[in-house]
Amino acid sequence: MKSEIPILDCSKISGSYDGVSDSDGFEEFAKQLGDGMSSIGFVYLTNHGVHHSIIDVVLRESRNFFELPKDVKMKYRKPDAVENFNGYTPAEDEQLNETVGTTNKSGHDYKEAWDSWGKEMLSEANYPSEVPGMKKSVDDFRLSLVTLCKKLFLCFGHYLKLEDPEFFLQRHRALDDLNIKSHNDIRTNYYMALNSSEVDEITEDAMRLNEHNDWGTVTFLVQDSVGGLEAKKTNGDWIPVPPIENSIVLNAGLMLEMWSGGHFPATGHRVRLLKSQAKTVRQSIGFFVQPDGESNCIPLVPEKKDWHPAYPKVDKETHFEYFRNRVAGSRAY
Ligand SMILES: O=C(O)CCC(=O)C(=O)O
Ligand SMILES: [Fe+2]
Repeated sequence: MKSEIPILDCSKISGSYDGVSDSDGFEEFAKQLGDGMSSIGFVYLTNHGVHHSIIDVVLRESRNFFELPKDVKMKYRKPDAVENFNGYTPAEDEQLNETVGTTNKSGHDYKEAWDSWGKEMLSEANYPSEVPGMKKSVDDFRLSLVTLCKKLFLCFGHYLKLEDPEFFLQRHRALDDLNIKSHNDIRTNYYMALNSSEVDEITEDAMRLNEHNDWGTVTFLVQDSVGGLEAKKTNGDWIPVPPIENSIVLNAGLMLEMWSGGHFPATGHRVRLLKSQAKTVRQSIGFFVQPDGESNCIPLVPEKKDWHPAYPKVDKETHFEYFRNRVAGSRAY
């Protein structure tokens, strides 16, 4: 399906990490990436270096978890989502409808999730013993994105003409060392299939996941072939973000919007629940790249004219405190 979201070929920056900023490919790619992030806040990445088998396996392993009996999954329910983000979120625990409330009748999202979070994701003990391959699949997925993520961060620094083009690298040291405190999160989403009588009741505005912004710096998102993801343009129109084979979606989070003074918007997005798709399970996986702990929430460049930040500017609050308040606000209980 054709999409108005730019498709970027990462092979242009596939050279070695050191010195990549000198190559022609880098300059061209940085411009395309920056323009894409400025206009919609979403781009597709192709030739991203994550082998399709890594994606297949992480989707399969997380599905193995979600298909376990409910009482088994509930053993892994997040104990306290504000202090510990690792583990299972049943559908009834979350409502990401912070911006506009197109709530389902039930008031929560039609999905379950598993989060592998911060340094917790390093320990086998924090994964379900019933799915022995899950930790490795999550590790492989994360590790295969780290180098690309760092190159993209260098591109952002160049595009925004930062005094220190490595600013983003320095605020994301946890990419290389998860022992550095951060909220980096790999979230696997499982949108359950509905039965026939539930499908009959679906209304036009039903959502699998309500409208929200992501909270970190960037999100790498892999979706299966079902579809339903949409992004909100600045004029308020919704555009589809259909699955494109072998691509990964990149979108800006609130922290990138803040640091870029509104030039890279944390575009609102949602997943629609269409009658035609509702009987099919949908899966997606996000790598939510978050700043290291004590980063401040202050723009680095002159703010974009008419910018209305979704993220309150707070020079005293660090991203950590902000994140904790946000998580607390998204809980359904
Ligand atoms: O499932 C999707 O395609 C989107 C998921 C998402 O936006 C999220 O988990 O924040
Ligand atoms: Fe999201």
